[in-house]
Amino acid sequence: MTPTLDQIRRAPKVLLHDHLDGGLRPQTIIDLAAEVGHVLPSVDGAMTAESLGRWFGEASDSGSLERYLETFDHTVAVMQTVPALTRVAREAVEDLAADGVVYAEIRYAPEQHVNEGLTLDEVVAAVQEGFDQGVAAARGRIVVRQLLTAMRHRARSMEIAQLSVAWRDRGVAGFDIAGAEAGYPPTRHLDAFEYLQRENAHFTIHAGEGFGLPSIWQAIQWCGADRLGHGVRIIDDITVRDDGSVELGLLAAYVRDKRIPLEMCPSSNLQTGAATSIAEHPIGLLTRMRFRVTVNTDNRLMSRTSMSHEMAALAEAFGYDLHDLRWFTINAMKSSFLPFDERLAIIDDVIKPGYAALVTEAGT
Ligand SMILES: O=c1[nH]cnc2c1ncn2[C@H]1C[C@H](O)[C@@H](CO)O1
Ligand SMILES: [Zn+2]
Repeated sequence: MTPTLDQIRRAPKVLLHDHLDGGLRPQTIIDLAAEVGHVLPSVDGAMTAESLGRWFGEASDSGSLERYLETFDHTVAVMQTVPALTRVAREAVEDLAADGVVYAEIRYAPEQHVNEGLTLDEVVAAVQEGFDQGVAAARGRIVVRQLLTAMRHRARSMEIAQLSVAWRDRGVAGFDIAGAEAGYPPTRHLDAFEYLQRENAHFTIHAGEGFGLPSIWQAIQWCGADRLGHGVRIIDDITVRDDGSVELGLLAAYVRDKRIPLEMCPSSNLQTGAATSIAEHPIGLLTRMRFRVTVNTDNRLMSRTSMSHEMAALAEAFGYDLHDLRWFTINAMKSSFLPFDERLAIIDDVIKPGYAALVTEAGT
C-alpha cells in the first residue's frame, strides 16, 4: 500500500544531500535582509514569507542549473555574520527534525560566507554552534554533520579540503564540490581530492546533473569520489531494449558493482532540467536495477520540498511502500560519512524499529 503523508512524516529518514544556503525559512531571509540592508527581489504583491517562498520556487524553475544557482545570491547575502549563520543552521536542524529526519549531512560553501570579514574557521564554528543548538532543541532525535563544499568555478578547493580535515572531529564529516558543472570538470580540483585521500577523508562530488557521463567518470575514476551528488545522468550509460531487458555500459556497471551511492534529488532535477517528471525520473529504473539509490532534498527552499515530500512524490509515482522507503533510508545511512559503528547503531536502534512500528500499525 502507498503510505500516507502522515506515515511518511513519522518514518525515520536520512538526508545526505541538503544545502544550508538552499534551505532557509523565507521569513528568516526577510528578517536577516532587513538587518543587513540586503535588497530582496521584488515579488508579486506584498513581501511576505509566502510570496518570497513562491518567488524562490518560480525563479528556480527555469530548466537551467545556471539560472537556478542565481537565486542563491539572496540567501548567501544574508548569511555573512556569526548570528545569521548560527540562526540559519539551528533552524535547518529544527525543520529537519520536525520532518522526521534522524540523520542529516548538511553542506554549504564556507568561502561564500566571508564577504563581511569572517574567517573560514569562524564560519564553520558559527554553523556548528547552530547545529548544536538545533540538536539540543530536538532532544537528540537527530544527528547532524557538516559537509564543506568548495565552489567548482573558484580556486579555493585545497583550502576548503584542509578546513574539512581540520574540523573532522568537531562536526565536519566530509567535503564536496558544487556550482555550475558544464565547463568546470572535477579534475580541476584533483589536488584537493588527492590530499583528502591521503588524509583518509571522505568526499562526494556533484556530478552528472548539469553535465553527463564524462563528469561522473572523472568524479569516480580520476578523483575517487565516495558518493555522487545527483549522478542522475548515469542513465545515459544504460540501455532499455524493446523487450524490457536492460544493458549497463561499463561505467554504469562499475557504479552499481562498487555500490557507489547516488544522492538523488528528484524535485531539484525537474527544476534544472536534469529530468522531465517524477514519474519519468531515472530513480525508478535505478532503484529497480538495485543501484545504491538514496533520496534527498538538495534545496528545500528553491524546490519548496522536504524529505517527506520527496518520498511521498516517489511513493505516488512508483507505488513505493514502507519497505521501499526503508530500503532508501538504510541505503542512505550505510552511505553516510559517519564511522561504521555509528551508522550501524542508527540503523539498528532507530531506523529498523521505526519502520517496524509503522508496518505493524499499518498491518502490512
Ligand atoms: O544542485 C546543485 N548543483 C550544483 N550546485 C548547487 C546545487 N544546489 C546548490 N548548489 C550550490 C549553490 C550553493 O551556494 C552552493 C553551496 O551550498 O552549492
Ligand atoms: Zn546539491
